[in-house]
Amino acid sequence: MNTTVVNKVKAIKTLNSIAESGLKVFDSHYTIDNDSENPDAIVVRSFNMHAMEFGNQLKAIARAGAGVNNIPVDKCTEQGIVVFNTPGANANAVKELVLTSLMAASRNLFDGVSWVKTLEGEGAQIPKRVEAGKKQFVGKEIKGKTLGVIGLGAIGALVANDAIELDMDVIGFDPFISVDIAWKLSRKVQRAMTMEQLFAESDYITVHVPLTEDTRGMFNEETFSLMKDDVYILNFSRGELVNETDMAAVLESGKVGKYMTDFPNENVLKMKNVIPTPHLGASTVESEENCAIMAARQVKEYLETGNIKNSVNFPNTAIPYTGKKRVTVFHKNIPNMVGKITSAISNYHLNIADMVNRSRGDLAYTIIDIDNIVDDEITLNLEQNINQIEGIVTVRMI
Ligand SMILES: NC(=O)c1ccc[n+]([C@@H]2O[C@H](COP(=O)([O-])OP(=O)(O)OC[C@H]3O[C@@H](n4cnc5c(N)ncnc54)[C@H](O)[C@@H]3O)[C@@H](O)[C@H]2O)c1
Ligand SMILES: O=C(O)CC[C@@H](O)C(=O)O
Repeated sequence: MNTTVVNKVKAIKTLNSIAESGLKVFDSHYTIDNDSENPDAIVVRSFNMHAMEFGNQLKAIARAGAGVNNIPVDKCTEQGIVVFNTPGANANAVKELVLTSLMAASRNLFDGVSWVKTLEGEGAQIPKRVEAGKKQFVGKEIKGKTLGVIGLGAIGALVANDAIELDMDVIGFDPFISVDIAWKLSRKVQRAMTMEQLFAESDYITVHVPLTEDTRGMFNEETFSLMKDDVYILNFSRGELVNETDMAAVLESGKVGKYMTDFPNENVLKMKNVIPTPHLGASTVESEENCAIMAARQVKEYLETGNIKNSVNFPNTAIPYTGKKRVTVFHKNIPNMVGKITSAISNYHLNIADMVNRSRGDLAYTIIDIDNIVDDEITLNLEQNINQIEGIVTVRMI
């Protein structure tokens, strides 16, 4: 059971380096306390939170980024902790790195640069050695080649559209594409009806899906066998999308020509023709600021008003905050919960000014604004009464 302490300074804990401009969103009503054992909210990037226990004051976790596989979302849902992410805030940064890698790999840029550096000390011989040696690094142009994009979300759609501008043929696969993205996608992007079709037609494949139990290991011996010989694969999503043993084998045989991954580990670094980057996709000044500001604003809004925007585990729910007493309740999505909550309120002869109820799966969230001045004693009693209703997960009085 969560008990609300009204008007205390709220503690925000960060688990990774978060851009200063984001932390500045938290004004004097907040303290950034990275040693806090029981913060009101956590802001995180890639820190693995699966082994963490959460204090009873924790109300929100904000992922300054897209992927939430480092957060135990189901456990948070059971405990009424809202998990936010920042959709699209780092998409441009990732898109630029994907296209940079695509072109650099096609032109053997990484190997060429490394080789030139070995010539240091050869003095006047260097230009001659360069001209003689460059034939090792002859590349291929991307113009007219087919790029397969798996996952047409914030990143995949940007990559697909810009690859069209680079004169590539683009084929996309996303059975869950959103209407918003479908409107933004170039008409020249062809739709693959199956992933098998995309595998069969692509010279380059880039993957932009979240890591879930459905997508884990989607690149494996069986799917590699459906691809063209010498296909280049770009993985700026998550390492676990790829079966590493199978990838090592197809790189060795030459079935896959190159593998660009943002997720190096010991196995990856042993692979032939791998181009590993140090999880750099979102590492630009602009992207880090976008993500941090968006994450911080969403947390602040939730802590101060109970309104939810961009949560991955609770429904988006918002009504304008008037500053009067607000009751927010997470509860089971079963009949008559709203009736029981509103009758607990009417027992105190309080009038309801506005309310909203949204559900997602087994849980629902209700915000109720009360049209009266409510003193601290009634606030605490009402909170306790609502908490005692069967099926309540958490209650906050704001
Ligand atoms: N390298 C980095 O630094 C970096 C940065 C940002 C995001 N990422 C990774 O990239 C992923 C995608 O980010 P985004 O912002 O584009 O997310 P997004 O949610 O906007 O897009 C994901 C898309 O994948 C689609 N999808 C889901 N399952 C699918 C499947 N089985 N087959 C085809 N499509 C499927 C969804 O419908 C959605 O359109 C993130 O989940 C994260 O893991 C990495
Ligand atoms: O925080 C980062 O640098 C990486 C973020 C990225 O993996 C994401 O999923 O948004």
